[in-house]
Amino acid sequence: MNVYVSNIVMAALSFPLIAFVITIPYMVYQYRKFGSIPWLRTLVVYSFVFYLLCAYFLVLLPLPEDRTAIVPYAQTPQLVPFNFVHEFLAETSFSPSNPSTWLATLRDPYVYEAFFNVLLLVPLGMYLRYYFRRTWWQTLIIGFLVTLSFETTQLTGLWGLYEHPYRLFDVDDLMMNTLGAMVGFWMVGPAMRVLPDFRLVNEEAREAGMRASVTKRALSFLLDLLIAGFLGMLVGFGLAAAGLSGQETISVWTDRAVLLLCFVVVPVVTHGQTLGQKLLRLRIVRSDASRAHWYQFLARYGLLYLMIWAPFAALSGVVGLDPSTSGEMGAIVNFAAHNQTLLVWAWVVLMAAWGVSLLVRAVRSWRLKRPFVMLNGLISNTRIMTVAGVERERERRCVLDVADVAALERLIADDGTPLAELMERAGTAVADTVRLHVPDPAPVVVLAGAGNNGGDGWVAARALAEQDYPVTLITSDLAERIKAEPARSTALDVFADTAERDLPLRVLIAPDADVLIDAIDGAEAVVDAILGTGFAGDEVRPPYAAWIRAANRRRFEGSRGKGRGRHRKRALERGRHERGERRSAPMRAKDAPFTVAVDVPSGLSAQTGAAARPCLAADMTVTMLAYKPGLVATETNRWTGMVTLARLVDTKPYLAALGDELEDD
Ligand SMILES: NC(=O)C1=CN([C@@H]2O[C@H](COP(=O)(O)OP(=O)(O)OC[C@H]3O[C@@H](n4cnc5c(N)ncnc54)[C@H](OP(=O)(O)O)[C@@H]3O)[C@@H](O)[C@H]2O)[C@@H](O)CC1
Ligand SMILES: [K+]
Repeated sequence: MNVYVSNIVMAALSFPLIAFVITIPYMVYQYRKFGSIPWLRTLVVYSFVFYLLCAYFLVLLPLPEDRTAIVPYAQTPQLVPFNFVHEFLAETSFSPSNPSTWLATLRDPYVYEAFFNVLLLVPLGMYLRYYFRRTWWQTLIIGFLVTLSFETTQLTGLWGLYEHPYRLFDVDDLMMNTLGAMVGFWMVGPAMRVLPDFRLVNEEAREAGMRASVTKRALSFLLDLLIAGFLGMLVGFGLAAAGLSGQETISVWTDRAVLLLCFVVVPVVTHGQTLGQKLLRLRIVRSDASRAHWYQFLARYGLLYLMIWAPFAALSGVVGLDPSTSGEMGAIVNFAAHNQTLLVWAWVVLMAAWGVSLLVRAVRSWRLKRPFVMLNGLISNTRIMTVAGVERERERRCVLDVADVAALERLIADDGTPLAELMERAGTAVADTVRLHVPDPAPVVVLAGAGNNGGDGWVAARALAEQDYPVTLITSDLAERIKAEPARSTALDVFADTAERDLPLRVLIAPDADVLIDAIDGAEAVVDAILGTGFAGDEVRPPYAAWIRAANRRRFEGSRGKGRGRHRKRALERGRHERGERRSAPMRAKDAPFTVAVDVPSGLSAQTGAAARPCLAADMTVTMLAYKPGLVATETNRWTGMVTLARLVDTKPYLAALGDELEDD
């Protein structure tokens, strides 16, 4: 028993070292893959590393005294399955019919060793299922391979480090360990219903990763300093080889050249990325996310260099250091040494001003939830953004009027990609968004209007049903009575497909209020494909108004079955959120379904951003081809939620053509 404890203590003692070594690579990997690092993931990953460390120490320690030691019992592998049961029965007085022998059994080495062998891989099975999302048979194989690696390490005396096996290779261990992995797999199953789903955690991390957080920027800077330091060292060796190592001025200037290379030349070549930033997918851009010029990189990092070194150099002058000892900033130090009182004051004032500006910028970034801006960034008019963030910012700047989107659509169709194909891609993009947020098949309601926006809804419904999501599509009319094309042919196609392939998709035509509310109540996701860019007016006509009200009610007040309290009744009476009369956005109910709007939330004017009565409130809007003016106004995000763009095609060439066309007009 003591051996187990001391091995775990050993693991605990060596863990900080391992954690220290893996932290930077871990952070780089996470930032590259997800863009941000949720604490939950760090907790899981580091606890997993700690567990592996414990497991290996338990299996491999203690080591024999010396390389040639022969441990007698370990020399012949034990290959008889269930040998421990026979041995146990032979050696103890255990009798199933005699309860007084049961307690002693628990203290029997055969029993508790078997128990510990099972226990050893229980956490592995849990991690494999919960975090690594392995199936039972994958867990079985991995569990077996891990235990095989334990046993072979023992059999080969740490892969030849010791001349003889120092622990017994035992098939029973293989079986008990593997069983442990499976026990862990089954045990974690029920817990997974309450544990956070890592697919959603990843999705949130990706979203948060759009921002260039202070930690991410600091890490990229640290990486750059490490790279510069390494290059500086190489140059130092070169200088030494050339017999120039003793010369102070040369080394000062080569150091500066290395910094210039890393922080100015490299960004010029890569259009705004130092090597550290490239690694973490960051980019230096102008404050409007456009490409920065070479002199801005120079200003940004030149200022930083001065901001780091000048105060120290000046201070050392002020406090009367000998200018000749302070090396590279000698001139400043010299000047400072001769104008002490003046400089003390100038220094204090500057530092105070800098401190105040730092505070102001920190408070501003905290209150406005904007990234912190460094002083050198402010002066050089540059900032660091994530590559994805730059992309999104640029997309958001390319806003097309609704009429231009229609023109763009025609250009694309003339070029050989028909509207039906665009609709197919649009609907698939919406279905993908739903699947990202509701990863396991769960009931989905698609509200489909009679225009082409509804057509996108039909495609999304089929795509989800193909992935086993039980879908209820709500439509105001029979598919054949839809007037808009290609919505009509698409809907007919989906309808036929559903019957033919027996997809889990049911279509409700103009359902009454109760049926509608029941369907929405049971949904984990709602797709709003009622009205898109073709919507006009400040009032939504029936039946769509009722659909929007039902979706909003579910979103803000939970399902009908829940919370029938006084509070809820009052909220229903007021119903103000539906009429858009509330000043602040109402709270989303905890159990609200994930609501995604196709192209634009129904009731919101894509052109002006004005919300009609009622207007659907979505968690996310997937807009097609380009952002529309109504989606980028900040006041509209209470209806749109987060907006993402589904490009559908590479629009660049068409946008250029469209630009020419617009200019001609
Ligand atoms: N751009 C692209 O590349 C692509 C565009 N695609 C998709 O097409 C969508 C545009 O389709 P669209 O032009 O058919 O219009 P849409 O939004 O379905 O609305 C028309 C319906 O709204 C109704 N309606 C109007 N006002 C109303 C009111 N006040 N109250 C009630 N109803 C009202 C109107 O009824 P009506 O006036 O005819 O009685 C008609 O039935 C676009 O948003 C995108 O999702 C993708 O498929 C492919 C790529
Ligand atoms: K919509």
